[in-house]
Amino acid sequence: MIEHVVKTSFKAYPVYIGEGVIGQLPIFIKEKQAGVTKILIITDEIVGGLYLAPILQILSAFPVEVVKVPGGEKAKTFEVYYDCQTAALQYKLDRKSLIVALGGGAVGDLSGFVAATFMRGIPFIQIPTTILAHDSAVGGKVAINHPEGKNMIGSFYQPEAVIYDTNFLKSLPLSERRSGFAEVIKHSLISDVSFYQWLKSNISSLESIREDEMVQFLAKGIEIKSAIVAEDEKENGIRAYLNFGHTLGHAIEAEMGYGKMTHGEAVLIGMLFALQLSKKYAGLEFDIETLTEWVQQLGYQTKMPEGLSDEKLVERMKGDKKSVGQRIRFVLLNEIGSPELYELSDKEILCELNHFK
Ligand SMILES: NC(=O)c1ccc[n+]([C@@H]2O[C@H](COP(=O)([O-])OP(=O)(O)OC[C@H]3O[C@@H](n4cnc5c(N)ncnc54)[C@H](O)[C@@H]3O)[C@@H](O)[C@H]2O)c1
Ligand SMILES: O=C(O)C(=O)C[C@@H](O)[C@H](O)[C@H](O)COP(=O)(O)O
Ligand SMILES: [Zn+2]
Repeated sequence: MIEHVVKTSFKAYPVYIGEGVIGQLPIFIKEKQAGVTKILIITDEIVGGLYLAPILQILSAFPVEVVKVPGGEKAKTFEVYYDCQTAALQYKLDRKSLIVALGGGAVGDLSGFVAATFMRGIPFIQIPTTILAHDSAVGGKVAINHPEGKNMIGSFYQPEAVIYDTNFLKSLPLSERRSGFAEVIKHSLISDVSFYQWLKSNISSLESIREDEMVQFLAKGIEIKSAIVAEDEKENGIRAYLNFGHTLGHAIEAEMGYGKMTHGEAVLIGMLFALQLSKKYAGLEFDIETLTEWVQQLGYQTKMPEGLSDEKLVERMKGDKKSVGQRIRFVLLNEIGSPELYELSDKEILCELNHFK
């Protein structure tokens, strides 16, 4: 088992990673949440169907209630958020109660936001079940979507612990492995060229990742992310680098309709676009072609999805959280591992989108 500690100015919490670490859950609750009055597990239909029974077994010493929400982006809506709050009230949760998020990033983002706002904030624990959630479960960004934009209604709210049992990843469909691995690639590109090269040399298929390799890259991604979060929890500066690929990625997700393309696949396209911009505006010297061939071999789509209007994408990007006064800011790379924020005009972006086809 790997134990990593995430430190922010007000809080430090453990991330346990490895096969079988779910056993830490009751131990952690007994030790750190003594006197817990109720545990509310929020999970989705698929993950609940697969893993709820063993978790209930593990938690049999505690009073537990469960809310099942729809899978994927359908969970990150006002309606589902409202239903979770209603359930929390009807189950009589109080400030000594605990929310447990069992699922991928969608369940984690929703549950964290429910926890952050129920009675102005009660503790929560993340039990991630996707590769992507090495990113989403760590760092405390919790949110739901608005039709106008991704994660627009949310908070920064750190969990008490992240318990990342890699046994849960074995049932992940290939498309979800692909989605999650895009954020691993992101972590390498923004911070560590040798990690990027290691990934490229060792991961040639997402179907057959060795357990030791999986643990290695998940832990490395978490280490990279938590170092950034430790320095800038609320995104006043360098945390924006974790948004590499997301300016266009989020615009694609919103424009297509949430859930039509997975988050990671949209971010992957966004990263390829940001790399193209980096060559033109940030002096990056990098062989995008070799990266493109590698990710195509892993099954990623590398072109813009058909039928999206460049003008509408630019409008979406103006509303991105990194924008200031409707001026769009991209995370670009001066070198691999060296990100910086750049403001670009609508005209410059439209021109590059045109070349990106
Ligand atoms: N908070 C953050 O810092 C952060 C970071 C990255 C992404 N996100 C958000 O995370 C969300 C995406 O999360 P995600 O990709 O982890 O997935 P998800 O929660 O959207 O789940 C995707 C699908 O996989 C299924 N699934 C989950 N775990 C499974 C398992 N072990 N076996 C079989 N099926 C399983 C789910 O039921 C769902 O159908 C997006 O909304 C994105 O915006 C947040
Ligand atoms: O943790 C962060 O900071 C990130 O930007 C991680 C991203 O991978 C993640 O998708 C995040 O939810 C995007 O944040 P947002 O502020 O653009 O909604
Ligand atoms: Zn992301």
